[in-house]
Amino acid sequence: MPAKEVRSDVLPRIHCITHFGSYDDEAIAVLEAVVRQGVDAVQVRAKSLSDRQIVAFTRILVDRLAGTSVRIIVNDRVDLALAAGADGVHLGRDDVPVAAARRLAPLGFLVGGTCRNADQAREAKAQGADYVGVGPVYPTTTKSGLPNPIGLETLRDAARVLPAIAISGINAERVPEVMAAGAYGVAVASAICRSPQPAIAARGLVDAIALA
Ligand SMILES: Cc1ncc(COP(=O)(O)OP(=O)(O)O)c(N)n1
Ligand SMILES: Cc1ncsc1CCOP(=O)(O)O
Ligand SMILES: [Mg+2]
Repeated sequence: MPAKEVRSDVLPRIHCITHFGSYDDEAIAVLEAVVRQGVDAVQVRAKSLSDRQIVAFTRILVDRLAGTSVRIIVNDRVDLALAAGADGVHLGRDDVPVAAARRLAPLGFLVGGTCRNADQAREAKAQGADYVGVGPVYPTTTKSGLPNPIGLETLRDAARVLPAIAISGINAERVPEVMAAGAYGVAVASAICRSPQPAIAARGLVDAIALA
């Protein structure tokens, strides 16, 4: 695996969260296509895969997207992210704390944390998070067991603390209102990965962010 040649120092705004039936060549091709449209982060979230499979899939992605400025972020597990040569980790409320991941991470490695409100964002900031994933902003069918949507005012409060990536139910039509509420960017699973035309969907999100 070659070292990644281009590593942007700009915090990514459009996180494509993987959401595929299988993590194979076709999934890699979809992610390459969406990155060509300007998606600047891919988060590997693959709950059905073993640790070994997550590392293998992520390594392929890192390799195939070397030479682009996209950041590859692994969901949940800083150890797997580091093992795969990823650029960052996104940590949930029950994962290793942000501060612990920060202690393991090399300089420039992105650490994000899930937050439901501004208090949690302040805690993430104190622990050294680069960004917070704030949601659920809208209902979603991608993940079950989430609390009720937090709404745009709670997003606004959290976004005052750290760059906020709005998540849950986000699509291009909703980008203007989440950005108007102070979001720094968006995290999107189904609107890209379950679209019949993922590259076109990605382009719509990129354009919406550029206009917001
Ligand atoms: C950018 C971003 N924000 C929030 C989440 C949700 O993460 P988490 O709470 O760990 O839940 P799972 O994704 O693990 O189900 C995210 N993945 N990305
Ligand atoms: C992982 C996660 N956490 C809250 S919503 C969500 C998935 C978002 O998926 P979608 O963009 O399809 O609503
Ligand atoms: Mg997680």
